[in-house]
Amino acid sequence: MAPSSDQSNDHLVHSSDPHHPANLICELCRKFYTLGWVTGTGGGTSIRQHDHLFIAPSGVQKELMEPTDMFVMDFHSREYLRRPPNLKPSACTPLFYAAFSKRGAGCCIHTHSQWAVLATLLVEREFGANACFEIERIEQIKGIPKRRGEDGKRLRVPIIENTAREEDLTESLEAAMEKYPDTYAVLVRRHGIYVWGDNVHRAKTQCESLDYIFQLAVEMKKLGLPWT
Ligand SMILES: CSC[C@@H](O)[C@@H](O)C(=O)COP(=O)(O)O
Ligand SMILES: [Zn+2]
Repeated sequence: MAPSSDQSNDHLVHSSDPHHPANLICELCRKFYTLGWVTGTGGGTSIRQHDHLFIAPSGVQKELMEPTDMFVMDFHSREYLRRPPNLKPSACTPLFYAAFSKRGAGCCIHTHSQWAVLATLLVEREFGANACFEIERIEQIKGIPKRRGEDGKRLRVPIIENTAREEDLTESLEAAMEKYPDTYAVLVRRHGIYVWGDNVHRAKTQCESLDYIFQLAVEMKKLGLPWT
């Protein structure tokens, strides 16, 4: 039997370059852990470099990962070029793939931030299950690319309902991407958020801006201040 090439492609994740995706995912997740975004194995990050998608393992402590833990998938065939033994790829993989394939993203971040979760609960209570998160006239909105034809004063983030299995979110995430073609993020009720960007820098700063806004929105609600 031919040797399994998917396990031996270690060169795909070995690099002394701190900007190599396998190194970056580990470093980012360590940072995100301190923000409460990827604690208890939840959340994660995936990066596309050319035709290679770098994907973390499932169910592991995301802040303790090493570059050699990374899966590498071919973008076109969706086959794994590298598959670390005894690990499964993140359950978020089809959702990350949607950001890469439908939005041309270079990086997608999934967080379980409590601010994002609280925002989904407040929207449901105040505006109903079909409403988006909407807020306006906050400076940090400028940290998120504005919608075509809009002045950028109002931010709108769609919300999808959670499912028992992460993979089953894919259909509704893709539907939200279709319905809101300018959005860079989709909230998941009682769960967290998916945020993507053209590259790692943009995905990270957009995720930070959104998290800042969700925290602010929760505090505003507590003070009785309107979002719009
Ligand atoms: C705390 S378990 C969280 C998982 O069910 C899922 O929501 C998640 O975000 C991470 O999935 P994973 O497969 O570990 O990458
Ligand atoms: Zn999750």
